[in-house]
Amino acid sequence: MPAFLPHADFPYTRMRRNRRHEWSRRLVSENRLSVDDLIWPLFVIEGTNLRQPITSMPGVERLSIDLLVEAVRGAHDLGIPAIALFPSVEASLKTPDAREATNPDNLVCRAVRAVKKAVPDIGIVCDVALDPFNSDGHDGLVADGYVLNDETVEILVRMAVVQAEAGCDVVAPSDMMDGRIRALRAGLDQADLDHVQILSYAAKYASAFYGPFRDAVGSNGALKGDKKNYQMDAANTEEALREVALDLQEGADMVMVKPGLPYLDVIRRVKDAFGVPTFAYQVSGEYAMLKAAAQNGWLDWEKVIVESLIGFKRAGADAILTYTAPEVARLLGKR
Ligand SMILES: NCc1[nH]cc(CCC(=O)O)c1CC(=O)O
Ligand SMILES: [Mg+2]
Repeated sequence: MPAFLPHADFPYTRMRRNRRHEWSRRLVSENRLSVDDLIWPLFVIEGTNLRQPITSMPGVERLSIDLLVEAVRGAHDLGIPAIALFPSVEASLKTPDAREATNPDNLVCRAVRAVKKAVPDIGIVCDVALDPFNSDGHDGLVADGYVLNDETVEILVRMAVVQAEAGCDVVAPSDMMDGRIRALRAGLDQADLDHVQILSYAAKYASAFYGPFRDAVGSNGALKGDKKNYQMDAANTEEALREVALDLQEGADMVMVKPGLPYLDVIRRVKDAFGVPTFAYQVSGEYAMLKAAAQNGWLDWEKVIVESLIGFKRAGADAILTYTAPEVARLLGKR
């Protein structure tokens, strides 16, 4: 048989037949992106009626609590199930012991209370890590240039408890300290917060794709060195599976892989190995690169965001954190 034929059955089998009409393409479509898959990350600042653009994330703004509440109301109207909150705190509140992280009246706790009151039905996810409050810009306490594990975990537990008491539904530790899931579960349960879910950033890589986020929360200037002694090496996958296995044993309700696009293989392996709710984060740098190309007229924005998100679904993600959530929800509603 001639070598150029695609396969033995040609011309009886023609793959293009199913692709000829739109109705047929819809019938054979294997994956679906829905508004139910979306979590919208938001940046919150002090003040009233204040919005600040983030230079490296065109179209994304830091919002004061009053405007945040309005934005969340809009997201809820679009059917977005949950938001994730990240505070950008004033430099004067950042200390080496990150004590503001455990203040029950800190910016993020006040934001949680305001959102919960105005939009009670939307899920609220809070990041648990010290970087917004730490003058070193690291996710944990630093001593002699090293991020301390167990001392950091103790503070993270108190941080999660104040967030949960403020009304946060899901605590999402993004710090990569060892043993923090067990400690958080125990701490929440002891505080009568056993209903609060834990979304573990289980396989979080030391990534340069977080750059624009660090601008957004103002940790870039503060950050000394890199995060390689606690976040994962981009070269590793087996290690990601061990991280996920440990976090599940310790009591995680959902696990996350982060970043998303360069790590789709990790999402697939986690989903196949454990079959648990597996979330993915389309991080700030992924947003920025698509946006920059679109602004240059090099990519079609609406098409590339939907295509990049369906890639997450194909890889096995159950939900996706994306700065594009409201836009995508609107686009999906139109189709
Ligand atoms: N605990 C910090 C945190 N939580 C979420 C992100 C990144 C999110 C993004 O880039 O969109 C980071 C940055 C980091 O680890 O330096
Ligand atoms: Mg771990």
